[in-house]
Amino acid sequence: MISGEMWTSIGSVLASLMFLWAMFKQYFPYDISRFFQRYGHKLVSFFYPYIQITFHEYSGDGFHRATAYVAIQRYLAANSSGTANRLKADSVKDTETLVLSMDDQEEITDEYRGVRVWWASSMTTPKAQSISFFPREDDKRFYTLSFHKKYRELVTKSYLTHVLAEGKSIAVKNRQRKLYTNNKKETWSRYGRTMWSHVVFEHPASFETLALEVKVKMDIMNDLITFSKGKDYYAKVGKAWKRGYLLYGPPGTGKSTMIAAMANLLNYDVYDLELTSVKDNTELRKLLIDTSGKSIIVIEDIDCSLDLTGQRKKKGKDGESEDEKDAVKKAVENSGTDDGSKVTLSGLLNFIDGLWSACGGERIIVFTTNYLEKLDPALIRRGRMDKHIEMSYCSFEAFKVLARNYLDLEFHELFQRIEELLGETDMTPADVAENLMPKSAEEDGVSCLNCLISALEDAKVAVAKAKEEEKLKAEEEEKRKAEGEEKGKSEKKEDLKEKSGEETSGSKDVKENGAVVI
Ligand SMILES: Nc1ncnc2c1ncn2[C@@H]1O[C@H](COP(=O)(O)OP(=O)(O)OP(=O)(O)O)[C@@H](O)[C@H]1O
Ligand SMILES: [Mg+2]
Repeated sequence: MISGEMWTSIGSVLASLMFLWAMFKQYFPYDISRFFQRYGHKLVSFFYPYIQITFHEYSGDGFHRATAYVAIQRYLAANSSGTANRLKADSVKDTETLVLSMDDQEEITDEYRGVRVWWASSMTTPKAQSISFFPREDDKRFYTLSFHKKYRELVTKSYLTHVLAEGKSIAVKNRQRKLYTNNKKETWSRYGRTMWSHVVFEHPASFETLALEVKVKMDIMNDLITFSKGKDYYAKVGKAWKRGYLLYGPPGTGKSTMIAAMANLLNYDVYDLELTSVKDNTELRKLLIDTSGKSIIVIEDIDCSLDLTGQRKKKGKDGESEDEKDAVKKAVENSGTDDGSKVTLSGLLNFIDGLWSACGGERIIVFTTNYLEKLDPALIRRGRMDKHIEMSYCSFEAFKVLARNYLDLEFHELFQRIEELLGETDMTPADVAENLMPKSAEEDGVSCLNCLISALEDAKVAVAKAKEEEKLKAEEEEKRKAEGEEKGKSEKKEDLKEKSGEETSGSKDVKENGAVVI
């Protein structure tokens, strides 16, 4: 049985003969050269039942690296480093990690659905190395894929799609993620600055370390993963590929941490949009267009960023409908007027679900707020903000996650007391985490748990005291009210008495008058 490698060698010999023939055929009479031309190819394909596809590094224009070549390179780097003998080490831009890939003139085999294929990386160097005023022609690299012709259909239709998709997803995984923040418009073109400045995004938060009920966590993770894989679904139902999340809850409950965990889970960039430094709706739209796909656009503390609610309420008071459409219409009209803060509710709504938001791949938009009730219903209705997530005070389940993270403790007898206390008082995960952090080298897990218990007890006492004070205040208020009412009643009585006195004298008059009249 002749192996694939041997077939490749036979093919290479025949291909070389064909090459020689192509060079010297002009020295032969026309009829002979036509004969060899015709039967030479047949002979090669008879002895060499393999097909070869070549992928060049540079596209036709010679300037751009071909996307297929780059994807194949990534795929082979991931699949070849274990099998190829000669490897090439490259450092990826912006990172310190080395990526190993097969070296030039190296060959590896790959298997797909039981079919074997061969990849070879080759390079042609320019023939003349003479000194010239013109730039020297660069080395040309290419990959050659060889496979048996009976698998033509499988390889061209399925295997190559698989290689390109894999290569792309490896690129996404390896890329350095960024955290962007918007610049003020005045600086956009100065010093070569763009609309967004970025730093490397390296937040360590993950869903594993996030203190949250497991059920809620799983639900959010499933939602995010379904979204990120939903390209075809969104196309099928005719919806723009984006999803809105509203995270609400008191300070220190992990809203920002959750955003970082989301970005880490999906491998997305984060655009932290500071609305107060955006001048108007047009600027807002420009910023949106300048974001890339696979990103999370975050507007933190949305209630503080804009007085969106105020605008609406004012209009409502003026007697206009508070209906969502009306609000949008009014805001559109307002957006033309020059009234200081010019990012309007309509601008923001358009930003979220306007046509532009669908440009360039999947996007997640996250709003955070401490006060859900302060937000305009138009802003948070389903479809715009698809998922509302309440980040609340630390539950016992959330505490267990923190104890595992901070103290490596799965269980301790003090947990029971902590469970009781957490049921009786509200403490944010940020405060619980702070108490679980050892303050000195001597402090161990148990002393941290005791520290948390005493903080919880203090909080319980403080809450009870506050409640007592509130109760006293309410009672005083009630008393004052009752006294006021009593006073009011007696004053009323006096008034009535006076009035009735006047009335009796009045009716007398009338009578008298009447009598006079009569
Ligand atoms: N649910 C949580 N899980 C793990 N750590 C948390 C959680 N909540 C808070 N923390 C810790 O507390 C710190 C503050 O949390 P974070 O900034 O996420 O709160 P926030 O809800 O965004 O607050 P704010 O409303 O003030 O912006 C974080 O650095 C994190 O270490
Ligand atoms: Mg925050």
